[in-house]
Amino acid sequence: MLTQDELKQQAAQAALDDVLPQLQPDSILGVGTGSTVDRFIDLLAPHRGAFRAAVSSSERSTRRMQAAGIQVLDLNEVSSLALYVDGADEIDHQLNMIKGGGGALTREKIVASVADRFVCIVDESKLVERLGGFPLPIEVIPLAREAVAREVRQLGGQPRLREGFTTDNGNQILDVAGLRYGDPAEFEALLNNIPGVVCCGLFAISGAQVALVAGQAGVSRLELRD
Ligand SMILES: O=C(CO)[C@H](O)[C@H](O)COP(=O)(O)O
Repeated sequence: MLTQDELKQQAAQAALDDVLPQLQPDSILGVGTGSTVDRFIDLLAPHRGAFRAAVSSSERSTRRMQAAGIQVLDLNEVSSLALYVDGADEIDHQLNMIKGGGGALTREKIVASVADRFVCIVDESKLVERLGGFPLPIEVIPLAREAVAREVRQLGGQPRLREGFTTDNGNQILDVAGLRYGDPAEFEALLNNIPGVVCCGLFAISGAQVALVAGQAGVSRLELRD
């Protein structure tokens, strides 16, 4: 029986196998955040000569990539990204996701939105029939925290401040339990419209195109067809 850590390693290896043949010497790769992505960065590092640079979604991933000798560019220096690789806290079969367990959701969503293709890497515990078991992270401007919490309660959620945590953007996170999403893309847009919300961890409007799901029987590939 493989452990969750071993499954994360397998998902990371599958991402490398998927991405490497697509990289050119001038390619720039978007890189997410989290323990699964840490493994992907470690596997990617020996191949740093096969692509030009990466764009990072967090200070954490930037530090790890730079320590591994991968050049990291600011997103403002880049006009397009062919690929973005990141993990998720939950993913459904339509490749809608909940992200932000590591608190990097805003930069993740921005970098993902620039990329042509989002490759999501998860162990099988993250694959769900319906999103909502994992509390939804919402990044908020600190002075709007209580105002956003009131709005979220109106939507049926139970918000909880992530104590002692500040995002890379200097904001706070509300982790919201109890939400029912119905149409995830509609719900994402609804949350985005609450003043003071910087970003919510629902990735439906900017969901993944491919998911590599590592399980006891191997890695399965879920892909959206156009
Ligand atoms: O959204 C994220 C960080 O903001 C991560 O992708 C998510 O939390 C999954 O992390 P891990 O690979 O450590 O399970």
